[in-house]
Amino acid sequence: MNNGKGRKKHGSVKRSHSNTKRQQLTLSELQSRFESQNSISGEIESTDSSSSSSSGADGTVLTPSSTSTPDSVSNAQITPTSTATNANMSRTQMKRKQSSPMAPAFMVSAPGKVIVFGEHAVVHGKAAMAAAISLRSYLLVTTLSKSHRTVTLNFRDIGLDHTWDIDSLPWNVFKHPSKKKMYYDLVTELDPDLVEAVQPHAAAVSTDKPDDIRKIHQGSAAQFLYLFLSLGSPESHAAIYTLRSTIPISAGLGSSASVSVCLSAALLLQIRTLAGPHPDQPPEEAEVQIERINRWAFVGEMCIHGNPSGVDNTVSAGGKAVLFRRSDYSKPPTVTPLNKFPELPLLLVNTRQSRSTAVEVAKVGRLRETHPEVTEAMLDAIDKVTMSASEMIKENDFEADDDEDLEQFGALFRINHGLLVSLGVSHPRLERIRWTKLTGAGGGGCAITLIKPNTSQQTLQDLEEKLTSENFEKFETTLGGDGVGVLYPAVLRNGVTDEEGGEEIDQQKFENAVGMEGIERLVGVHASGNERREGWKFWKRAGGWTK
Ligand SMILES: Nc1ncnc2c1ncn2[C@@H]1O[C@H](COP(=O)(O)OP(=O)(O)OP(=O)(O)O)[C@@H](O)[C@H]1O
Ligand SMILES: C[C@@](O)(CCO)CC(=O)[O-]
Repeated sequence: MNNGKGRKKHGSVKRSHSNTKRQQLTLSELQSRFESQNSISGEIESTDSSSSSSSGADGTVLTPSSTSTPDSVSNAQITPTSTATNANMSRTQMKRKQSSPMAPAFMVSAPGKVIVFGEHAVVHGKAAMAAAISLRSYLLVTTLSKSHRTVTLNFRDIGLDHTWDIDSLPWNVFKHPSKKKMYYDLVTELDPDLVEAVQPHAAAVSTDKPDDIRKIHQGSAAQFLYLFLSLGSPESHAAIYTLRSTIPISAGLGSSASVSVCLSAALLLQIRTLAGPHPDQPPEEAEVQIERINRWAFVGEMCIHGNPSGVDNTVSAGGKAVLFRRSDYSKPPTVTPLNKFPELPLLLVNTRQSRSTAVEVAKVGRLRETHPEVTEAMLDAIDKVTMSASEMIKENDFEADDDEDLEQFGALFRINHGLLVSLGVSHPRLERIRWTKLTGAGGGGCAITLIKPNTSQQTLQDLEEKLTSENFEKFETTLGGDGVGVLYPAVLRNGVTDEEGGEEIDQQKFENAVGMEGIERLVGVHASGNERREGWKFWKRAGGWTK
């Protein structure tokens, strides 16, 4: 299929911002909207290719929906983003004869994570302690009108932009009774036949790009298609999935898991299998929904990584901090929320040495094969470190600003890092920062450095200057944030009242937001500082709804 070249913008949606009714729609209404779309059999009329001056790049014509539909969403004019090369569509233009309401655009967001203790060991059944961070991915879902039969993956940060014709996808394989999975199933491994069915469609992506980039794009495409075909149906609506992220890619901060959580949540919302989040939601209901998102996010992670433990997607989906262990891959992991996770004075430093998690995980796998006993002993030692840290913070008198407590915690950092070095997943650049432990898969990526409470401002400043001069990148992030959240519809109120309406998230602005700050400013769940931006709602693990 085409790669969307020559197309300037994706479904640039410009609408009135004053319709309060639209903004007050609940998620269940969103889901009904999707359902009503599903049940409308839009009549499509073929027209001569020269018949309209408002044709899109692919020659398709999309007339605005009727204004008699329930809200202003129906007035949306969506510029076709993609150029379906479906023979029928490329030869003829499609014109909608009857209007059908389109679901409003919505957005989902999921955080990255920091593994405080236990990376790699967690892949082999040991415990890990991890916390969500304030860096996040944002996925904008724009539904196109019935006249479109395409689905577009627009991963702007990595330059991936591809459109598939929905009808050409291998639905017959995925929906075959022997293969079909339900949205609530526990899927713990990829089905090789399904992977094979997706392969030619993923292989059509970015064929003109250099090898390394093409590989990443095709991996993302395979991940998306596997989820889309598992959760969607041949009647799925044409849509554009546009992603931006503030999480550095391949740096150990769970960028891939947060993307996977976003895709899983968006697709489950579209098929009406999630109802929430809302302020009165019982924690048990939220828990079930988080788990549903998490399970499919794990499937997405398997597409990218091969052998993930599931800790990254678990933290990204549920947020806050957890102790995680997966002893048996055919069963769900044990996840213990760490409600008393301390506000550790951490510095998060990126070596800017990017690497692949899959490669680092495979390194440890090989070491375990060649030196099983020694490797197992090291993994066990990491498990003990994690459990000691967990015991420490569970104790009532642990103080994150107490010298002695931090000294002890810091010692555990040092031991854990030493063991990771022995496992062969460090990098010379990671060894240049003192009091530091690598976080995530290692091989470069990020490190966490514990700042001693009595550290002077001058020492901190000197450290920062040293880091900058050696081309390290320093992040400000808060540990223990929210998990997956939804902004429905994709309208930001920015302090204005319901009557005044809000500002629709403009697809182009979102695509073109510059850097982390630009994305945060435009759509970030925290508009400024720690203040939550209006509109974003989060599923909450047991522990209650926080404002
Ligand atoms: N902003 C993004 N846009 C699109 N795809 C992304 C983005 N961020 C991450 N990805 C996907 O995730 C992959 C990186 O995953 P990888 O596991 O190597 O790194 P990570 O998740 O950041 O690190 P770790 O697993 O150690 O926490 C990318 O190759 C891409 O497929
Ligand atoms: C290296 C690893 O332990 C953490 C990556 O963030 C891999 C995993 O748990 O899947």
